[in-house]
Amino acid sequence: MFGAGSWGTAFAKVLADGGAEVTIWARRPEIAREIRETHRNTQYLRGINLPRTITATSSLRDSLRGAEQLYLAVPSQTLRDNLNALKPMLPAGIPVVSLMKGIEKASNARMSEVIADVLELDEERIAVASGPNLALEIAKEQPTAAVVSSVSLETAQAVAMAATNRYFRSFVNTDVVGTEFGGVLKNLIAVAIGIVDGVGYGENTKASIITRGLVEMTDFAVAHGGHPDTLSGLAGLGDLIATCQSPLSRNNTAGRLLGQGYALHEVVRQMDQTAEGLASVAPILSLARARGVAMPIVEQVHQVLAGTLKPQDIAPHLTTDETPTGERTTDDHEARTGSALRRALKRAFGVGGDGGRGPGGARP
Ligand SMILES: NC(=O)C1=CN([C@@H]2O[C@H](COP(=O)(O)OP(=O)(O)OC[C@H]3O[C@@H](n4cnc5c(N)ncnc54)[C@H](O)[C@@H]3O)[C@@H](O)[C@H]2O)C=CC1
Ligand SMILES: O=C(CO)COP(=O)(O)O
Repeated sequence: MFGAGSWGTAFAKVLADGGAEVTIWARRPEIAREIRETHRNTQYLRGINLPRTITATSSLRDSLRGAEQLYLAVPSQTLRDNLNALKPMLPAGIPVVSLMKGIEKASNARMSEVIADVLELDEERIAVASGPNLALEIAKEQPTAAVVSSVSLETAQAVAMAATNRYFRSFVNTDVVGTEFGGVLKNLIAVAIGIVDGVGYGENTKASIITRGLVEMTDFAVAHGGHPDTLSGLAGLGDLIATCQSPLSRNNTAGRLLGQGYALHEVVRQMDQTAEGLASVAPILSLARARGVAMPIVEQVHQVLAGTLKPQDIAPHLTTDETPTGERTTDDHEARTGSALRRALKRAFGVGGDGGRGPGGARP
């Protein structure tokens, strides 16, 4: 496990509780020592005892020796430099899994694209894991599901198998684009919801923004080749719900501070953990413009961050656009998303499975 923050540590526990022996690489030697000697990571997961099958080191070489899978959980903007450092020590042929939910600002690339680029790996060896996965709840062993995605079903299943235990269930799909963008985009909507909370608006505003936000997420992902069903599954709707309604979400928290009137630099100063949404807004808008995708909510988040829109003026639509349009704005999207949502609700109250594809045969 590369990264000893809240998600790296919680996911290491998921893997260890699934039967794996896990070595965490921590940038700071004192965190590695605390995990190794006391089986705790008090800065990132207060009150959680870690399994004894987790160890930690700040030596890259030691962390990668004998590894059978590599999981990456560092802030997205630092990934490229970190990959360059670990590349010479990467054991041949192992799957590399992104747990991250950001976009690289300099290149507008998804994390799996940065991994393929720097490590020069075939797509088949890369997987991403995403879903409604607030680290502290999972570390407390509250039942949760996630989705592991790879263009290779075999890779997705091998990773899902490792990342499954009695309180954590990983489903699989092969829609890497939809899965990865779902995790990035829900952060932006969670910032918007935080702003609304900070301003003091109520449930109508939030429900409108969440619903319209899902339309933006789906339009964007589909325009980039993602499958709409993925966005109504765990990596889209599921994560959107978790992140928008939880005070544990750092994106939600950052938004709340903005809504309370703090400027972006003050918010960044107050945050002691990674809020990926703040850095992803600009690259997402640039990608959206290039494909002609309308993202009024994300646009307004951008304006609040830039200080050009008052937080209390945020709305589920652009207030400058007064022309009544259909509820869904692009082609046959209403039919597509509407039926996908109905299927998602049916699944939520009926049989399991994610994105209609379930665990891909054998239970992971
Ligand atoms: N915390 C959560 O509930 C979840 C987080 N994620 C994603 O996981 C990724 C990591 O986030 P968290 O663990 O939550 O963040 P965090 O802020 O809790 O921890 C980040 C870790 O990265 C380290 N770090 C910072 N700069 C670094 C650098 N230049 N090189 C190497 N390491 C560096 C920090 O020391 C810390 O150990 C993000 O992309 C986030 O969106 C995904 C699902 C759940
Ligand atoms: O991705 C997450 C939950 O699925 C964590 O959200 P935050 O990064 O906003 O805390």
